[in-house]
Order: sequence, then C-alpha cells, then structure tokens
Amino acid sequence: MQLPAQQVAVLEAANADEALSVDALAAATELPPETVTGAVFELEDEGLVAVSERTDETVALTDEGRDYVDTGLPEVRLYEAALEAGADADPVSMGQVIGASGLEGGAVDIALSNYARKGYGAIEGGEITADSDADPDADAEANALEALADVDDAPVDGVDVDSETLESLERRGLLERTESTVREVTLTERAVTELMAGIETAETVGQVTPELLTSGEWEDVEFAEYNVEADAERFDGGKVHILRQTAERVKDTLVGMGFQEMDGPHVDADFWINDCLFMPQDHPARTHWDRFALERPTHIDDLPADLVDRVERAHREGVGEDGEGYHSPWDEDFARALALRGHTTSLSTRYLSGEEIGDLEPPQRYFSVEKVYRNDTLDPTHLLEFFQIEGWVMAEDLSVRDLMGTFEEFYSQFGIEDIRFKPHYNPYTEPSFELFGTHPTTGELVEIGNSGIFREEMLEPLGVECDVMAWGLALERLLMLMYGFEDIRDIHGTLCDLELLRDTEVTY
Ligand SMILES: N[C@@H](Cc1ccccc1)C(=O)O
Repeated sequence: MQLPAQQVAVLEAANADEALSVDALAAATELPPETVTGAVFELEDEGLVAVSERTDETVALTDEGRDYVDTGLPEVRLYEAALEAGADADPVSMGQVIGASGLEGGAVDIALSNYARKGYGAIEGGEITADSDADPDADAEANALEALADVDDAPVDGVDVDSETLESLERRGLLERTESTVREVTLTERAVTELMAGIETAETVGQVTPELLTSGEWEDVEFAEYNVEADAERFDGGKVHILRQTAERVKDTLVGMGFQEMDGPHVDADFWINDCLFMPQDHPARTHWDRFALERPTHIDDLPADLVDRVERAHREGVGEDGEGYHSPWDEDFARALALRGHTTSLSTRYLSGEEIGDLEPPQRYFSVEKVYRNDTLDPTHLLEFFQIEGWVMAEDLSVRDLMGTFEEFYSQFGIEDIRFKPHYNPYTEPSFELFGTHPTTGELVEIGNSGIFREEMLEPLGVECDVMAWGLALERLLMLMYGFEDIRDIHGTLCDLELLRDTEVTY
C-alpha cells in the first residue's frame, strides 16, 4: 500500500490499543496539528483509523483572578480591616475601614458588593460591622483561587473546586472557561494488517508547476487532496471598524429612503451651530464647559449679511405678528466665534439657508452621518467625539406621525422595532421628542436620539415657508442596540474589546 508521507507518519505514531489526541500525534510526528488533522481525516476515509470527538472544557484564572491570589479578595481585605478596627464590637465608619484596608477605586465597589452577600457583616448608613463568626479561611472563592493559581487551562473535571464556586468566579470575571474539540485517534485492525505488510510513502504533489505541465509528467504524479475540513490557523487581518461599517449601512439606508447627503465643516461659527437654531446667546450650552472653542482662528470671516440681519431680528423681536423674541442682547461677534460643532444641526442650518434665502422648494430630504464634539465626561454611554445621524425633511403639512413613522421605518431596517418617544424641549423645535430603544442584553431603555419639528422662529429667517421635521440620532447608541455591548468604550479607544470588533459582522 502507498500513502502520502504525513499519513504514514501518523499511522506509525498512532496505536491500536490507546486513543491518542491530535495534539499528541502532532508532538510525536513533529507535524503541525492542522496537518495531522488533515491526515487523520484521510486515514479515516480509508478505514485505517477510527476517530472520536469530544468537547473539553478547561478553566484558567483571569489577570484579575491572579491578582487576588496575591493580594487577597477585596471583601476579605475589607473584613480583615473591619475586624482590626473593632467593627465586630461596634459599627465603625466606612471611610476609616476602607482607608485602613488599602482598597482603592473599583476594588472598593467589589468589596462592598460581596461583603454582606458572603456573610462578613453588614454595611448601613455609612457604617460597617464585622461578624466575628465569619471565617475568611473558609471562603470558598478565596480557596478556589488558591487552588487554581498554578494551573493553566486545566480540564474542568480535574480541578478540585465545586461547580457553584466556579460559576461565581466566572460571573465575577475571575475565571475563564474555554471549550475545545479534542479528536482522538486509534488504529483499526485493517491498519495493523497493512502496517505489518509494509506501507510505502507515496510522493504527492501539492502544486501544479509549468514544468509538470510541459513535460507531461502531471499525468503520472499523484496530487495531494484538498482537505477543506482541516482546522486552519486563524488570521486576524485588518478590517473596517464596525462603527464605520454601520455608518455606511446607515447612509445606504437613508439614501434608499430618498435622502441626499450633506457635508460641511467640523469647526464652524456659532452662528450656524446655535444662532440659526434660535438658541439664545445666553443659553447655558453656549457658554458652558461642553463647548470646545478654537484658540486660533477665533472667528469666522464670512457670514451672509442678509441672513445675519434676519436671525438677529428673530432673536430680538421674534417672528410673525405677535412674535416674541428673547429681548436680550444679540452680538454678531459672538455669533462669529468658532468652535468644534457640538451637533451636526449646523449642517442642517447651512443647507436649509440654501444658495439664497428662500430658494429651497419642498419636498427636500437631507442627512449626514458625521462626527460631533462635546466636552463631556467619558463614561459607559458618553464619548467626547461621537457620530450623529442628522436628518431633516422639508414638506408641506408635516406632523408628529410623519416623524415617528420615519423613525420606525429607519430603525426597523436595523432590527429595532420598539422605539419609544418622550416629550422633550429644544429651543429650535416644537414639539420635540427624545427617542429610546431597549438594550438587548440589559433590557434597559437607552436614549438614542433627539428630534422635533423646527419652529417658526428658526425657519422664517432662513426663508423656509413650509414644515421641516428634523433629528439627531446617536450612531454609537444604535450600535449598542444592534450588537449588545454595554460600554461605548468597548468599541473605541484603549479599552476596546478586540474580540467584539473582530467577530461582529455588520450585514447589509
Ligand atoms: N441637535 C440635537 C438633535 C436634533 C436635531 C434636529 C432637531 C431636533 C433635535 C442634538 O444634538 O441633540
């Protein structure tokens, strides 16, 4: 019998009496595991080996779990500090005990959330007590960490920790389970007979070359077979970020709904960002810390003079017969100040003003999916730079039903069917609505956008005589609803979750 070299090597390393794993065979033959797997499948087809598969579960401590092996579990440290401070006799102030424990930052929260649960004592009204009967040496989680300290990917059946404790460690992120398929191979009787009769190594050819073809040799050689089932090595190449991919999808969706794309400056005059939106110049958001001002240049050169006059009049006197303005100062220099745009509604005002005031005829539909900048505090749902899905529709006789219907149609394209609306206030829309969606894993309501129907005081100076409904939606929040992550920092910045970014598929 003739077989390719790898198969011969595997046959020689395998055994009729003892099942050997692919990894063991790879070690014995010095072949890569994927080559061994390929050879094993072919030998199985020939009836020379029998293959059995099982799933192995292994466990290993996470970095955090390993840290606690050295430093002790936070709740145990809190308990020890509480005992030291005499909290087994009388309640002691929390601040004092935490200070003495040396716990800091997130570890304090972890200690507090496990302390009472594990019977170490009680925390109430800023004071802590310690139960003198509690025994940290009998802490099942602490003991399990000790037991697992030196094992790396140990088979779960082999570790001396009960399944409940394993689960709680896993829930706390101190332990990780990994599942892998293990294939085990034994020689069949036929293989034993063939091996005794002697097996020759067949030369197989992996690639057709010009020489093989021109010489005609290709007719006589044996070609290696493709093995499409072999476990291939995983390569993580670069790919377009899921946020960009989803942005493209949003753009396609809006184009499909008849919208045209707007673009414009990231740094813009307050005039376009705020004044055209009937935002009073003393509105907190305009002087407030959440604005990123520009140091150089500080002011825009050009503003359309006629529009500036009309906007100023609306601010001072209001519009229409019984209009009311803000009766507060309006300063053109203030309107010329440059800042990073805090919303892309600046693009909407630029586009609504048209080439010339009043030259836009309904119907019109515009959108942008662009970055905005706010001097916010970074947290699980806030970034300092994020993407807004801006949009507006200009038409005769629009109503709230049109607005809601547009959102329902838009979000349903992303599998989101349960949009909720909450009345809201914007200086430039009346009525105004915030939009909410349900987070797929936590079930919490997440704010995903803000919208409304532009008011007269904003539209009249721009020369728009019909209705305009408009919105700004958060792209990152849409992603949260689509892919179920809970922290925006999972997809941005140094804390990002690479697995999530690699594995998430954005389908069109
Ligand atoms: N500019 C608003 C969104 C919005 C746009 C247009 C109309 C109403 C609301 C925001 O950033 O939250």
